[in-house]
Amino acid sequence: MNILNSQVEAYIEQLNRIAFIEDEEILKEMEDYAHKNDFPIIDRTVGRLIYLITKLKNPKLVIELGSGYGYSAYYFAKAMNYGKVVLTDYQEKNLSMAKSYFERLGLLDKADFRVGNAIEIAKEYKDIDILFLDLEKTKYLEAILRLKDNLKVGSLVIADNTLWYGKVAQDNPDDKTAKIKEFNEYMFKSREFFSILIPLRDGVLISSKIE
Ligand SMILES: C[S@@+](CC[C@H](N)C(=O)[O-])C[C@H]1O[C@@H](n2cnc3c(N)ncnc32)[C@H](O)[C@@H]1O
Repeated sequence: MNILNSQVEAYIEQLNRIAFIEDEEILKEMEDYAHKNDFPIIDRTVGRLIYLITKLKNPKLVIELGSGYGYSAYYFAKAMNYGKVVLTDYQEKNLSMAKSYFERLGLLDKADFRVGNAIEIAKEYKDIDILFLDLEKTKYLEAILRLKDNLKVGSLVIADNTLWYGKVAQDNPDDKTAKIKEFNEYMFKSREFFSILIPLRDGVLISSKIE
């Protein structure tokens, strides 16, 4: 769902489409797959935000929790100068698609593909520079509580869908919405993080680990 006024959303989308991006054809193919199969992926706008943040941050280690078939991971990998993005997903099929897209994109050397429980896999890594949350929405708070000590000071957490169709702003939230609200509130209250929630698409929360 789009939180923004649909005309404004369409205008931003128009800008996205006139912007040059080297891998346009393959990205379009990945987006078409999502539309045909009703597979939730970040869109171009959030992808471009991720690309820009990654360029500014110059991370060595990015961990994605919930990678699907690699669309969001593309923007990290493309912007990275060195190091790796670790893609995680429960579904082997998703990651084998991701691998084949990454092969076509010439990005295989910038990625590791790990099938299994994303939080357990991420636990194996120390000194994470960027942690991207796009797994089951009820798991965001658990993920941050279990992984915050694996993040470098100065690292970033980027969490998608944190406005959850705008439902976080409504009274009497359902269980999933309540879990996302808990996560958002934790990130804003915590003295370990400095957080902002950007109302792009379905909401992107970005936090810096400050201590
Ligand atoms: C929203 S999709 C990811 C889309 C991807 N980030 C993108 O924008 O291109 C969420 C994915 O996370 C996977 N997933 C959800 N919870 C998970 C978990 N706890 N461990 C591993 N994978 C998980 C699902 O199988 C699904 O493919």
